[in-house]
Amino acid sequence: MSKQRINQAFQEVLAQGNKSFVPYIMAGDGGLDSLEEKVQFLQDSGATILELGVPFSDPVADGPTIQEAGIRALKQGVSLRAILEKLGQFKENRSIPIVLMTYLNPIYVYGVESFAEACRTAGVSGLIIPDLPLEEENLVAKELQANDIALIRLASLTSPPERLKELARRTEGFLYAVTVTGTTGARGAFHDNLQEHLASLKNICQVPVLAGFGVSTPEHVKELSANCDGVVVGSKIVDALHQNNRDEIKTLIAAASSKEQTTAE
Ligand SMILES: O=P(O)(O)OC[C@@H](O)[C@@H](O)c1c[nH]c2ccccc12
Repeated sequence: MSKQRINQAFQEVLAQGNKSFVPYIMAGDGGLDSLEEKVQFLQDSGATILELGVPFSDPVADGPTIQEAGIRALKQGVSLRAILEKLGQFKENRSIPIVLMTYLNPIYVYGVESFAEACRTAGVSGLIIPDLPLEEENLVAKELQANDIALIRLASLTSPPERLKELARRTEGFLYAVTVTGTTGARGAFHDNLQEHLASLKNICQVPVLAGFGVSTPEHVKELSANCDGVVVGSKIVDALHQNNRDEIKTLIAAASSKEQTTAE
C-alpha cells in the first residue's frame, strides 16, 4: 500500500513505453455502492492511478461539471468518513493506487491525525489538497509523513520560477501541472506556451509531471503527454460516467498507450 504504490504504478507505465493516465471521479456520484465497480472498471481500462474527489460544499477550484457531481454526491449524504470506510472494504480487491482530492476543511473537521490514519487504513496512497499553499503545509505534513501518504503538489501556470522549483522539489508521487488559469472543466485550446512550460517542469522535477485541467479528447491526451509523463482527466470522465458512456472513457485512456498510437498512425 501507500506512497510506494504510486511510484510502482509509474514504473510499470514507463516499462511499457506508455504515458500515464489519471482519471478523476467524484466519490459518491451515483451512490457509494457503485464506487467499487467504477474503480474496477477504470483499473481494467488501463488507468495508472485514480484521483478520487471528496464532495465539498465550497469547491473553489472546481468548474461546473465537478461541482454538479459534488452536489449529486452530497445529496446522497456521502461523507469523507463513509468514503474512507468504503475504500477500506475493497482495498484487497484493487491494485490501482488511490489519490484523494479534498479541500482542507473536511480534513480539519475529521481531525488531521485521525484522517491520516484512516487514509492509511483505507489504502489511500496520496492526497491532493488544492487550497493548501506551500506556506501552510505544516498543518498536515507530519501526520501524512507518519502514515506514508504522499502529498501531491499543484504547480500553477502563474507560479514564479522560484516557487515552481520549490513545488517540484517538495512534491511526492508526482507533480500536478495545472494547464490553465481558472477552474476545472473542458475547454477548447491550451495556452501557446504550455508545451514549453511542461518541458521546463520536467527539467526541474525528479518525479513524474502530469498535466491536468481541460484535457477532454484523445488528441489532448497525446498532445500534452508528449512533453510530460501523462495527464489527469476529470470533467470528461465525470460526465461520461454519469451518462454511462464507458467506451468514451476507454478511448481516452487508450490514447495514453503507445500501442494505440501505432495503430492510429
Ligand atoms: O476537470 P478537468 O478539467 O479535467 O481537470 C481535472 C480535475 O477535474 C481534477 O484533477 C480536480 C477536480 N477538482 C480539483 C481541484 C483542484 C485540482 C484538481 C482537481
